[in-house]
Amino acid sequence: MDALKSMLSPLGVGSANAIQDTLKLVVIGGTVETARRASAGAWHTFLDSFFLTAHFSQEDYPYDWLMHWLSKQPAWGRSREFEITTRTVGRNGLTQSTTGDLEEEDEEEDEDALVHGRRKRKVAFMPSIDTTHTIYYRGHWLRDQALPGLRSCVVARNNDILKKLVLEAKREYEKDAEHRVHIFMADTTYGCWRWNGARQKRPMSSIVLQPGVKDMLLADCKDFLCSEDWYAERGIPFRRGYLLHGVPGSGKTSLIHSLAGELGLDIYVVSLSSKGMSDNTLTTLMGHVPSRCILLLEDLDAAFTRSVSRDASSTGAPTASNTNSTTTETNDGSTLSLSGLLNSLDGVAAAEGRLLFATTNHIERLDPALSRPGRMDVWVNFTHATKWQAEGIFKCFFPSKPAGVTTTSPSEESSTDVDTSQKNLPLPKRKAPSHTIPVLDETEISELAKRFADAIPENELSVAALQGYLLKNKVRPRECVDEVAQVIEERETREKLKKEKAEREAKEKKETEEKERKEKEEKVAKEQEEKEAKEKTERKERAKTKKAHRAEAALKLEGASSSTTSLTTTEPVVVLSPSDSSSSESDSSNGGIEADTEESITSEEEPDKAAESAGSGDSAVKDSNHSKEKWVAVKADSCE
Ligand SMILES: Nc1ncnc2c1ncn2[C@@H]1O[C@H](COP(=O)(O)OP(=O)(O)OP(=O)(O)O)[C@@H](O)[C@H]1O
Repeated sequence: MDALKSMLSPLGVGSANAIQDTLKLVVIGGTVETARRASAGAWHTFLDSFFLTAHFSQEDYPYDWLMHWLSKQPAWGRSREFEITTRTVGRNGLTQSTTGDLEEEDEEEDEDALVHGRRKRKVAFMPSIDTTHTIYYRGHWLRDQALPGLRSCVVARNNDILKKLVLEAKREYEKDAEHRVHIFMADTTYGCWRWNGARQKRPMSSIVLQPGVKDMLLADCKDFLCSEDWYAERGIPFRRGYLLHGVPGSGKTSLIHSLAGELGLDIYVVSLSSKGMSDNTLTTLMGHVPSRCILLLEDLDAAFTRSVSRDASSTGAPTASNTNSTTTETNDGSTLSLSGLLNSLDGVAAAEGRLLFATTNHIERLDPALSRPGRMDVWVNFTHATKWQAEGIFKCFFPSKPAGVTTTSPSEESSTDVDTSQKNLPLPKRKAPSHTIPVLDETEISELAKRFADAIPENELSVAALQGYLLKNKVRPRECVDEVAQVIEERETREKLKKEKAEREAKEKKETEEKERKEKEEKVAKEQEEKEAKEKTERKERAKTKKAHRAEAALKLEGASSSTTSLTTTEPVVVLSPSDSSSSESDSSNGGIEADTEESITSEEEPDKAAESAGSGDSAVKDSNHSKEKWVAVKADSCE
């Protein structure tokens, strides 16, 4: 200190004291901060020796279970920091109702009540992300923090309590999910699966197919799911594919939904024609499918079509561009190739244990490689409604009671016997609808169903169309049957008229086209004729002109010869022989002859020059000059 004082003495006593005080403060502050950090570290080490910390990733199932479990804990309801939402908790955040639900005291729970035609929404108080909640669980204090993900700390010596917590959360989650099918959609941007919601299970009895089809499919799926060892022993990849093909609205998608519910599996849906889908993305997605699930490829025939219309010609069928591994990028950035799809289905990276379901309306357009056994093991054809299906769907629609029981509505009925045709339907959780559906007895319903089926033409209407008709008449089963024949007749008449109109229009179009074609042909023929006539006239004109020129030339020649003869001899003038004439005539068409004649014959002294001016290629002129030479020679002879 003395040394410090002596060092600071030149600055003066006041300044030296101030610096001294500052330095003291720095030293004290540093010591306090170090002590604080050391004690905090020691405290954390102490706590860590008692606390267990578990991390739950948002991408994994335990996160869902824990979030679902936490959402039911009163502590979450007592949270002092909220997010107010109408959503509920699930894989992507919030999906279930919470203890903090905002409801009026006397308001009955009625999720599906409608207000002005819209579903009433429940407002939920959800603890916001990042807040920490302390929950007392089985004699232990739990501290949960919802991050992106979840972190749970519990005061415990070993992790038994955490195991119990996770198992309990799982049980509760599965109990809640019992009546629901979870749907996951492929996210092509990040190459991962996104939870898309949970749908109410659809009872198998609500799907009406030809006898035996549903049972066969259900038995096959069940058999597959419990034969993992069998597949492993034989070295067969543990995968099974089902191809559901046929007309639209025949129940393909509904059957898959129903099977998922029956087997307790989630559905993973891939839309192959979605934006950004590529071979790599699809392979990644297929690799991340859980082992027990239904993988659904909808509208397989549209896999390589980017158009909205499913009737577009481009399909999964082999084409020059998609059979090979080279891919073409389309406008929406999709670069999926057929070989990429095939690889993702059963390549080395493909997941095992999944049930692959593919649907298509155009099986004929599929590449044989896509639908071969091993990829698609079971094929089911879906046709238009048969009479049997019409009868079945009618029975599904209208509840019945055993003969002799006099209930009038489903609510009353539920207190008595359960209708056998509806025994698989989910128990009515909701309030009875405001409109009353008359409950007829079994015999009457069977009779009505039979009449209904009789009126329906076999294999002409889709089941969806029948369902649409029944929906319109859901409270009038008797009238619905009475009117069906008339409706069908009207429909047929409408269709007939439509067909006739289409035919008429097609015929008219054809006739117009034919007429136009004829007119065009006639016009072309006329033009041709006119052209030919014109050419003929021109030819004639030309011939005439040439003839005139030749005549003129002959005259001149004659004149010249007569004058020469008069000067020399009385010998007859050499006249162009018929052969000369004919040759010159035949040459007349040669052209270029007109120019020579005059000059060539005007001067005896310049026969060569005349021949030159007539053009070297003209033999006729040469002949004529030759005859002139002869003539000049004759003349000379005679002069001699
Ligand atoms: N066989 C069936 N049994 C019961 N309901 C059916 C049947 N077929 C169709 N439906 C009803 O028709 C509607 C359409 O059915 P769904 O979507 O399953 O048909 P789809 O064959 O998958 O049609 P698309 O090929 O156009 O996708 C659904 O509401 C469903 O209830």
